[in-house]
Amino acid sequence: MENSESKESSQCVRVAVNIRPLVTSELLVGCTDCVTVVPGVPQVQIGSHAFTYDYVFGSVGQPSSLIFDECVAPLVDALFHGYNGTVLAYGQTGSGKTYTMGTNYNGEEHNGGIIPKVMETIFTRVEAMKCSTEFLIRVSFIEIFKEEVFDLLDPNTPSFSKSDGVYLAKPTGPARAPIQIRETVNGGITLAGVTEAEARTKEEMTSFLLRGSLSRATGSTNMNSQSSRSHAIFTISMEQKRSASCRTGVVQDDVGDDILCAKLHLVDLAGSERAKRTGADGLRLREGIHINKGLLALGNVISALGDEKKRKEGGHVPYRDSKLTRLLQAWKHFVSSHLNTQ
Ligand SMILES: Nc1ncnc2c1ncn2[C@@H]1O[C@H](COP(=O)(O)OP(=O)(O)OP(=O)(O)O)[C@@H](O)[C@H]1O
Repeated sequence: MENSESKESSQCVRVAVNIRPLVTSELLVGCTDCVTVVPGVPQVQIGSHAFTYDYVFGSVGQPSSLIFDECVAPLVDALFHGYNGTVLAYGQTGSGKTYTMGTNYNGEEHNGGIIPKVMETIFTRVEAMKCSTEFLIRVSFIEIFKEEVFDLLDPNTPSFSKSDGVYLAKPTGPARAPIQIRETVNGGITLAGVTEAEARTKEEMTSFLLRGSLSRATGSTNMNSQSSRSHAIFTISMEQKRSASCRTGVVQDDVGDDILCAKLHLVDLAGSERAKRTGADGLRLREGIHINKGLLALGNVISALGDEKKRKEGGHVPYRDSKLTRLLQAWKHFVSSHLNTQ
């Protein structure tokens, strides 16, 4: 983000670590905390190794409830000013990525995850600006499962219905058709035929999150009974235009008379895993191999982008090594935030 002169907001990538409390199954087998937060600095210690981040939440760091305010609210604000942004949740399987992002939203319980808060914030602001600005807000929700991209909002996928307060199991219809990643003439990346659903209200957007969450591939491993087996990407696209009927006299400089477009990508990556610890075999093991491969490719791309010397020399960035990194290629100019959970 380069819209501010302050050093902090001019940083393109910021990294936060969120330490979740031990869950019941871990307490029952006698697990204890292994991460220590160093007081007064955003640093954690694991054994003799110290790791420094931009923020540390959870444990005795800042309360986890502040993640949205500190890390994501500035990106939502930037979206209204026409800046693209990305939040990536990365971490070992079972570390709390889905919980933190709110990708497992079930439409019922109160959910303090990042995505529900983003939706709330966007529509509160849209409501306040509606007399001066016209908005077109759309969402897409995809997953990358075993190196194939699937549309979680595909209208041809049977939707889940609720029976006696319980959501029915995932539909077992015909196999889903994967979406193709295409390169445009000017070198951009598009997803051919992906659903971009218009959301006029928070409730409409919530229904898309719910629909996609329920369609996402999950499975049970020794480390997480509800482990996400795919990388999920929820994208909010916003177009703004000054309303012709604006009578308030409030001028929003960023919008002018043109259409201002920006996107916010909210990514819940599948967790990295060790087959020995997850106890995975057969199908689960093959899923785990794909997950680790995609995450390795992501790490290699981030390292290549972070290497200033290589970047200046126009060095090779291995975007083509996985579907995840090919999509990242399309966002490379606007990766603004990177959330890491432990
Ligand atoms: N901050 C938290 N407070 C309390 N419980 C949490 C927190 N974060 C995660 N959990 C619990 O930890 C378990 C694992 O969380 P979650 O499924 O979000 O992990 P994950 O990193 O997405 O795993 P995977 O990569 O396998 O999908 C869940 O039971 C979840 O409810």
